[in-house]
Amino acid sequence: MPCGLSHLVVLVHQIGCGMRQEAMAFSVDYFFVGGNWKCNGTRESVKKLVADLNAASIADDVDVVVAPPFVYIDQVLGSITDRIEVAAQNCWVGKGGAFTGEVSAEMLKDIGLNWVILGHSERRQLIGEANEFVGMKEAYALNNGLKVIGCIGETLEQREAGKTIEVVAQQLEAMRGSVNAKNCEDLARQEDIDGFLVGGASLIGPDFATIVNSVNAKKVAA
Ligand SMILES: O=C[C@H](O)COP(=O)(O)O
Repeated sequence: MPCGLSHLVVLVHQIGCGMRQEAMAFSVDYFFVGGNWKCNGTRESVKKLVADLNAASIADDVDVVVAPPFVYIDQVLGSITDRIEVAAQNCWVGKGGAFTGEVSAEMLKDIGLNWVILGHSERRQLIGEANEFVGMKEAYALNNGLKVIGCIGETLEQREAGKTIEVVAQQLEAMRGSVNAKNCEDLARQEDIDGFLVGGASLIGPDFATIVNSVNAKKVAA
């Protein structure tokens, strides 16, 4: 799905049916893999994961971004290879202030982050983030110098036309569930798949490296 903004990476996800996944869609010749660690990890497990990623061989022409939980971002920034960028999993909709528990875009920039994930399906479903709110977050983050990994679902038009299930089913059929080290090459070869936002498999260094390097399967197929 063309986004028209060089700093906005658009992901597609489905909400409903108890299932969700993100698949990246670009209009340009580009491959990107994001590792969303979600609410997982300890200092020790993060240390091991970063060591595994630092030791991994990563193909040249793929951008890699990992998103640790907030409390481990500084640890990751201080230890991960320059080859891999770091993202936050969320940020506040505007400037900081009396917003207990929130983290502002300015704070992310201040600690050296350039990326943030916004509108993830889990935040839409579990936290109740609405489209407009997510849109305001994205605009604020972009205006404050962050690159945004924006997650979106089916369109309002498709939903109003009663096509949500059809669209979700087609997307699931194309993706066959979460991306992992076993299915990543098949998925990467698909013409309309140009990258992944990886959840569970991003917590296993060698598996994440295999997914990152699935760009090679795409090049062979091209
Ligand atoms: O952020 C990643 C997506 O929610 C997919 O997660 P998963 O790969 O664990 O299914």
